[in-house]
Amino acid sequence: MGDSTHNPSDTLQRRGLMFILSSPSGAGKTTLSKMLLAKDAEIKLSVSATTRPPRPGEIDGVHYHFVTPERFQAMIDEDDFYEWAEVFGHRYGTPKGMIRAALKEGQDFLFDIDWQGTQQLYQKDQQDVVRVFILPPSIDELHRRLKNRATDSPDVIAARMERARAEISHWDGYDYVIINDDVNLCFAKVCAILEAERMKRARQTGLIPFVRGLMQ
Ligand SMILES: Nc1nc2c(ncn2[C@@H]2O[C@H](COP(=O)(O)OP(=O)(O)O)[C@@H](O)[C@H]2O)c(=O)[nH]1
Ligand SMILES: Nc1ncnc2c1ncn2[C@@H]1O[C@H](COP(=O)(O)OP(=O)(O)O)[C@@H](O)[C@H]1O
Repeated sequence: MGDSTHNPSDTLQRRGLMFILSSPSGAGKTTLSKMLLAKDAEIKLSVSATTRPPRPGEIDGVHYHFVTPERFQAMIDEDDFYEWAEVFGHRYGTPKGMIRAALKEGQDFLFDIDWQGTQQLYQKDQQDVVRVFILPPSIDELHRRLKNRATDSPDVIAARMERARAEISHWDGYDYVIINDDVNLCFAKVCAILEAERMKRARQTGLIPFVRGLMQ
């Protein structure tokens, strides 16, 4: 009798997903990340540490942990990072502290990291990593978005544009590639991928006992 009322989520034993969104700067991954975190209470942001200075509106501990280069180096020396990389002349890294235990307990995490970090996480854990790459509809539109965002100086924008083609060349190392033209359409695709990947994993954990229960 007990098994006939069994809810698959009761026995969900899977580890958390590492859901990665990468893109060239300005293509929209921060926008999509915010939309996802607002909509889906089941996923948390992995807050990176960075030596880059905060942009207006960015809050320490929420968007990034803003640290000095010395502190970042100390974190490397203490083996505090899952992965780290140098991007646009600054260092960025995923601290282990917050996420390691939570992942084991099934908490899903969203990672806004570049292709180098993606490769490092994927090498460590192919089972739980889902890699999504966001493309802009065109290079001109990417430039427009960086200018309209108005968070970076012309020099910084120029450096990011110069790097854009190199960043895009890594698209093939991702499981899914989405063009962010209409943001709502793009977001719907991100959500669909996340849901499908969760279902795939639930099949291997909570669903099997549930189906067995139905067949008894
Ligand atoms: N490898 C790695 N890359 C990161 C991390 N945090 C952020 N990044 C990447 O660093 C790049 C620059 O990020 P940011 O300065 O916020 O600029 P944005 O891409 O214009 O939003 C982006 O490609 C981010 O995805 C991290 O912890 N590890
Ligand atoms: N689909 C879209 N259409 C038009 N503007 C967009 C779209 N997606 C994002 N933007 C805007 O483009 C700028 C860059 O987006 P952002 O999310 O900061 O990119 P990234 O985090 O990849 O650098 C922001 O001003 C954002 O509001």
